[in-house]
Amino acid sequence: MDQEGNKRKNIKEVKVGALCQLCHCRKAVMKRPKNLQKLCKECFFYIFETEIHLTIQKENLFYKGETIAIGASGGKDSTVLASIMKTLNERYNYGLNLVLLSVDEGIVGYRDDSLATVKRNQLQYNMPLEIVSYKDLYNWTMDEIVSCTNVKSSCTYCGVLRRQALDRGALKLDIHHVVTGHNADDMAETVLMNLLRGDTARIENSVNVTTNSTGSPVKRSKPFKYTYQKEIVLYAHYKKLDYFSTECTYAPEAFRGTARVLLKNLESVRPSCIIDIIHSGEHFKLKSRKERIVKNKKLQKTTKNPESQNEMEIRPDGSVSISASKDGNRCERCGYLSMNKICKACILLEGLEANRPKLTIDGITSNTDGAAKLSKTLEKLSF
Ligand SMILES: Nc1ncnc2c1ncn2[C@@H]1O[C@H](COP(=O)(O)OP(=O)(O)OP(=O)(O)O)[C@@H](O)[C@H]1O
Repeated sequence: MDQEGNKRKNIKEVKVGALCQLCHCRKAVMKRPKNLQKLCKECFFYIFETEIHLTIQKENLFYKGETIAIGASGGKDSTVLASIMKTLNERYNYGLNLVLLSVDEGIVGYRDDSLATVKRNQLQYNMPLEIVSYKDLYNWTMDEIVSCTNVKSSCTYCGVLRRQALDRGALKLDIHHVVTGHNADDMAETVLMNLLRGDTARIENSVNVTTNSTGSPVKRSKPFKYTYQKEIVLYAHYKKLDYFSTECTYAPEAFRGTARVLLKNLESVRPSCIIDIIHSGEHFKLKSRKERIVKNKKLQKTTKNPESQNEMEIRPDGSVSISASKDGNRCERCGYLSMNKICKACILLEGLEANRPKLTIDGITSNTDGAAKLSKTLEKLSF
C-alpha cells in the first residue's frame, strides 16, 4: 500500500463515538490532528475552511479583482488549495480570478499522470489551465537531467527550475501572484532543516506567508501556512476530491526526508509541535545585516581584496561567503529577471550542457523517458 493509502487507512480507523465538541448534536467522526478535538464532518469542513479564510484575511493576501495563479501539481495539497480557493472566493466574495498553473517537469510515469488529474480539476472547478514545460523553457526534461546527473541531486535542479518556471508561466498570463499548497508541515520541516544546518539566515524567510524571490515581479503566497498536512488529507478524503496520490519517482531531498521523519516523530508525541516550530521561526530574529557586517569587518581587514566589488561575509565556522555584486536585473544568458549576472537556472543548465553529449550516441538520442523508474529499480537491486 502506498503512503497515501496508509494515511486513508488510518483515517478510517479513527473511532470516536461521541458527540461533536463544536455543534454538540452530530456524532463525532474524527479527532482533529491539530488539537485532538472530536468533530463531525460538517464542523470539520467549517473550521478547516474558516481557519484558511482567517489566514488570508489576517495577512491581507489578496485584493478585489486580482488574478491569482494556483500552482497545480495534481497532488493533494494543490487540489485542496484549488477547491478551497474556489469555495472561499464564492463564500466571502473575494472577487478573485482564479487560474490553474502547472509545470510539466518531464517525468514520465509521474507528472504526465498527475497532469491528467489537473486537466480533470480544470473542468471540475471551472478554471482556465496553463501548462508550461521544462522542455520548452530549458530544452531539458527532468528524466534527461537525471540521466546526466544522478537521482540524489535531482531535487536541487527541479526546485530551481520549477520556481522559475512558475514565475515565467505566471508572467506569460500577466499574473503577478502565485499561490502554492505548501502547508504547516512543509514550513516546520524547512525551519527544522535550516536550524539543523545552522542556516539561520533563512529561518525568518521560511515562515513568511508571502515571499518575493529577489528580482522577481511575481509574489508567492502560502494560504496553508497553518494547515496541517493530515487535515488536508482528511479534507480531500471526506470531500472526495479528485487528486493524484503517487509520490515523485525521484528521491526526496535526503536531508528534508530526515527532517520529515523527525517532525513526524515529534508530532506523534506533541501534535502542536508543528505550529510551535512555525511560531519559533516567526519569533526568531537575526541580528541586522548591518550589525553582522560591522562585526565581520574587523575580520575582513586581512582578507579583503580592494579590487573586488563583492560583499564578503565570514561565517561562524570561519568559511567565507561571497555574494555576487548586483549587476542588473536580467540574466546575461537567458534574459530572464535575475539579481545576479547569470541566473541560478542558467548556472545549473550550463553544467548539464557539458554532459549533453553523453545522451547522444552517434547522433541518435538515447531514450531517457522513465529514467527515474529504471534508476529506482536499480537502486533496489542487491547482489
Ligand atoms: N509541477 C507543478 N506545477 C505547479 N505547481 C507545483 C508543481 N509542483 C509543485 N507545485 C506547487 O508547489 C506546492 C508544493 O509542492 P511539493 O511538491 O513540495 O509538495 P506536495 O506536498 O507534493 O504538493 P502537492 O500535494 O500539491 O503535489 C504544491 O502544492 C503546488 O502548489
